[in-house]
Amino acid sequence: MRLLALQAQNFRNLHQVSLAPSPHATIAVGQNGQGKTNLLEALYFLATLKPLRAGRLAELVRWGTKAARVSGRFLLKGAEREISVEVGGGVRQAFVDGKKASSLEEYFGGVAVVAFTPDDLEVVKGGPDARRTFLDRAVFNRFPAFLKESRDYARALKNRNRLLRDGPAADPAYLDAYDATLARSGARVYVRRRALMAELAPRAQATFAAIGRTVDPAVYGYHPAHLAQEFADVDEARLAEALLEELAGRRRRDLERGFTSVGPHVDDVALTLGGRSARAYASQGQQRALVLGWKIAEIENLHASLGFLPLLLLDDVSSELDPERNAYLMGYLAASGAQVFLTTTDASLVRAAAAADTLWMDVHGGQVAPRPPEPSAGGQAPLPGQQPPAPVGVGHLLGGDVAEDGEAELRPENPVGHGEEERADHRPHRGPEEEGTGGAHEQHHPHAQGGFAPAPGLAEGQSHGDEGDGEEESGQPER
Ligand SMILES: Nc1ncnc2c1ncn2[C@@H]1O[C@H](COP(=O)(O)OP(=O)(O)OP(=O)(O)O)[C@@H](O)[C@H]1O
Repeated sequence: MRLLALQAQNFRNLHQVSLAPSPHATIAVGQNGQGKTNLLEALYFLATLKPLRAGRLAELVRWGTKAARVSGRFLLKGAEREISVEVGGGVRQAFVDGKKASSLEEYFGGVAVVAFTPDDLEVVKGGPDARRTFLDRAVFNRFPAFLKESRDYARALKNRNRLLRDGPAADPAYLDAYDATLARSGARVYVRRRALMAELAPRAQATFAAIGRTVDPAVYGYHPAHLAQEFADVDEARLAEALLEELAGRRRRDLERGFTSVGPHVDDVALTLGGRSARAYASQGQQRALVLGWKIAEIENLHASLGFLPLLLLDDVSSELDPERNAYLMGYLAASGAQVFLTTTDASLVRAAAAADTLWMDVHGGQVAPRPPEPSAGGQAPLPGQQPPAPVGVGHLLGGDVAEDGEAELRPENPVGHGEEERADHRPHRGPEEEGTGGAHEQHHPHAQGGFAPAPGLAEGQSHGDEGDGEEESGQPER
């Protein structure tokens, strides 16, 4: 998968942006508040139909205008296709090759993206809510059906809580029925999270060992809250029974309080260092290393399961990491061959991820313009256990084709071939049957399995209430 071209119109403060990204690193440099994150958000929104930050779709539309539009031309399994999304009047509409998309499968068709933001770096010391969201984004990326499954759970939870608020007047027969639905859907959420953690935790722990600067091993764990340890490994049906029993046992208390006190919506990700709570005892640097380990593990895990690297979006993460860990991350990106978008206020922090084919851009006041490349990083010491960063070259000046309307079409001067094809030589090839032909990733994409009414077109917004405007119900994971 590779993004060949990106266009955004009236998206937040971006009036008109048109660029041809590098097959590898594309770097946006600018002062605070200029529109760098908006650029990444446009791309994230295009690739997921979910806002990266916004609570409401209307926030995405440039002030004083009626609609925002983002479109991208992708190379997917050897074929080019263009997807676009428009937001206006609180409604979003999705298009494939200029026509309204008839389904999510058709729209996504193999696009995968992983975003990494400074908010992620705060997740260890944040509350369980933030960690659940963080975990569930990774679960969605890995198991697309989770989008629908988690919404089923959120709906069941909302229904039960509504009934609980009736207190003693609540009909026990209805509560029995809601408990059964909640237990079933809760067990599904739990097993999805557990499966993701089983894949991801060993990778994250190994990465942390290389960057943690401590002999204490990190452990990334997940266990259903309020259930005995013995339920950690039982099958889904048994887990549903255990949840049902727990719900019954807590019913009186839940009725008094008016909310459900057990289930995946109260679970947490347990992060420990040397057996102690990372939240309570790890240094800030160690906490960030735990998150970095997770993110790299997530990318690697998707690579292994999809057969190709997802598109990576890193929003000014470098300024939040210490120099050595930043060097590790930049070295990883350069060596991975991934197509990555980076934003930064300080170009020197990310130059180790750059190469001759890097597209450098200046972002100022919502305008995006070509920027001379940074000189080669050189001499950045890798951490012990770190793979050496890929060789970095001196970038070339951009070719900035100024279109008739005065907007620059940005592209790297010497794009180097097609990232996917090149990378195929350097990594284990999974074979066409694993990479999928016309559907493997469609089945994989989080949005590919429900939640949207496809007709007319792929419109969504006010009419879909809880999920159309980017606001999520409590307990409902979001990407
Ligand atoms: N809907 C909108 N219409 C117009 N401008 C908007 C809209 N939403 C946000 N902005 C503006 O976008 C700017 C913020 O852009 P962005 O978040 O991309 O900054 P940034 O360059 O990433 O900065 P930082 O480095 O501080 O994160 C602010 O000036 C804000 O007022």
